[in-house]
Amino acid sequence: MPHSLTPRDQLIVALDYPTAAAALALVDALDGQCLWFKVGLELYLAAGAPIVTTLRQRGFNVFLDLKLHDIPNTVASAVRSVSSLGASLLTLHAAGGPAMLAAAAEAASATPDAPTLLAVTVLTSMDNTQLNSIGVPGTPADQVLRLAHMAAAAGVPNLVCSSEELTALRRDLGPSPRLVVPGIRPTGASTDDQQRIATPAAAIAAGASMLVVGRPITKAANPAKAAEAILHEISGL
Ligand SMILES: O=C(O)c1cc(=O)[nH]c(=O)n1[C@@H]1O[C@H](COP(=O)(O)O)[C@@H](O)[C@H]1O
Repeated sequence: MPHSLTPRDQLIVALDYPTAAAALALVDALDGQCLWFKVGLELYLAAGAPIVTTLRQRGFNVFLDLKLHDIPNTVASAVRSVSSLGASLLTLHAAGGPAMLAAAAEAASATPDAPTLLAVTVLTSMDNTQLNSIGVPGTPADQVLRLAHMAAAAGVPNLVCSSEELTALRRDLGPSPRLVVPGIRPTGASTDDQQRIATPAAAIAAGASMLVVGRPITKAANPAKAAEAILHEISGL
């Protein structure tokens, strides 16, 4: 339920760094303010499983963002392989289709300590033109809604989406799915490569369960202050 979480439960900091040392330096700089960290492809490919176990040993929650997308057997096996690491959340691409999602969900439910699966809908870096150019007609919102219903029917109700789709997703799916939202930019922050963006407050007000924030914190002159400002912005919403 989105509104039963405290701001510190809602902010996930993306550790997009090339080494474990750089990632852990940012973790230290945040000085315990943030409880959740995302390990994505850059860091996982460089530092491997030990970065996940190190973060867990330090008491943090880990979102392992591997965006799995392969044949059902391979994805189900990958879910089993990472389950012992102690991550709480794991991504896979909804575009892998119902058979892939169902195989992953089945593997997760049969594996002790498996993470909660999140189906990535349409990447927040994609706009209408980019989506159409891969052969998908309509708007990102149309496609997010289509994938969300398909993923829920396949047993993966929790999603990664942009803020722009939250109202429609909550209308269709109700309050229970965990909706994790990247593309977060505080007012005045650089957009970078993101296309479908929102401020922290707007995303939470529209129904986000959790926010994923990378560069607005990691590239800030003072990351701890940047994180504190985001926590302040979403507190009391
Ligand atoms: O799955 C994700 O976390 C993800 C999905 C998506 O649609 N868009 C997206 O930006 N992300 C991730 O969220 C983070 C956003 O980083 P910043 O743009 O630096 O805030 C990156 O680590 C992305 O890999």
